[in-house]
Amino acid sequence: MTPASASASVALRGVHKSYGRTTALDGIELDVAEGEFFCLLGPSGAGKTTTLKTIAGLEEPDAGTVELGGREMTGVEPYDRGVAMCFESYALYPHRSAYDNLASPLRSPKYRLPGAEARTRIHEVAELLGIERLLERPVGALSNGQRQRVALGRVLVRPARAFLLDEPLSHLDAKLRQAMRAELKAIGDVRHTTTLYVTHDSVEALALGDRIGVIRDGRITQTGTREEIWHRPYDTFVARAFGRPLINLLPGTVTAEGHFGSAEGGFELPVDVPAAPGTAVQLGVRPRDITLGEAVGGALELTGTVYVTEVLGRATEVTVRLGSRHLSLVAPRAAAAGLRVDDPVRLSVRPESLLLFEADRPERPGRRITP
Ligand SMILES: Nc1ncnc2c1ncn2[C@@H]1O[C@H](COP(=O)(O)OP(=O)(O)OP(=O)(O)O)[C@@H](O)[C@H]1O
Repeated sequence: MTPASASASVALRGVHKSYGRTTALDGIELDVAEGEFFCLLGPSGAGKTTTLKTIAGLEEPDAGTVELGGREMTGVEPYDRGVAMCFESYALYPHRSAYDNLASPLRSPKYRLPGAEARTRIHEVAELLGIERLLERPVGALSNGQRQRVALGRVLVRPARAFLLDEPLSHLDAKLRQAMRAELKAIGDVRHTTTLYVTHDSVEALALGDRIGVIRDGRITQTGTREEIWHRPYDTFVARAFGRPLINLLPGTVTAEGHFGSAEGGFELPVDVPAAPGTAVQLGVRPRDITLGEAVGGALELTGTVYVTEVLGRATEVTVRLGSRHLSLVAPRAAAAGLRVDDPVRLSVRPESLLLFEADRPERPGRRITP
């Protein structure tokens, strides 16, 4: 497809938005570079949709500013902002055909295209989304997943300076979702249009985002590449947001030697914790960073007993009991094949894959304290 409109950077500065007593956005700071594919990840109610609506001009911030292409958007009507937004609730015309729904944005005075060009564009987008066969059907007669693709097509068909996509794949089955993910990524790469993509699915965010922003309670906790977010999570909330099985987080205290000690787990690890002895901390280690067997070549060793095993396709998740704590690891199926409940096991972990965090507080997840 041809890039029909110059792509624009998107910036939010200190954006606040409340609905009555609910704070939806609590000082959002965001910079999305021109042409970037940026994923905004967060749980339900975190403020993702409100962020997109504010950029589109469908919501007015109570404070703060939105910039598109370096220009402040206060007072600029949604129609004049040049962004295309796809809602989770589709906003389609149910009695009209899928083709008509795709064509309608190209009939508006601003985006009107000559007939032949419009037809080519619609067919290109329909092919990309795998809905060519459905073009003559009324949208009301399509499945949720098919409707969702039409809605996405309606956004992609028209030239835009930025695409704002709100969970555009949420109604598709797993296989189609995966295929569409690859297509979407290709669209971004080909067209180089700035894309802000909202999801609560961390796998999707890792697969798609050039960069990812993690949002919680109306604030962006961390922005970074997938490597930064994975290896250097800002806090335990970000650490928990990525990776299945979940990261292990073991509470403990800093020992007199400055190491990590877990009274409940009945072990100490000779890693230097940058906090005073006696401080409550948490040790984070991802299940795939722990291996079964004795530690060699500078790795650290833990011993425990098998609590439960669960086959995950080609791998097995093994939950190991350490004192009164549990630790989960993912091992190749063959390595875990002979394990029975209560078998003693040795675990090995490389010191560089350990993360240390402050203890969680009721209102604030513990921040990372390792560099
Ligand atoms: N029009 C509105 N009136 C009142 N409260 C609203 C309105 N829109 C959003 N909110 C509230 O603002 C907060 C943020 O909502 P938002 O829809 O942005 O979250 P989200 O991260 O997109 O969630 P989800 O993933 O469930 O769509 C929520 O507490 C929500 O209930």
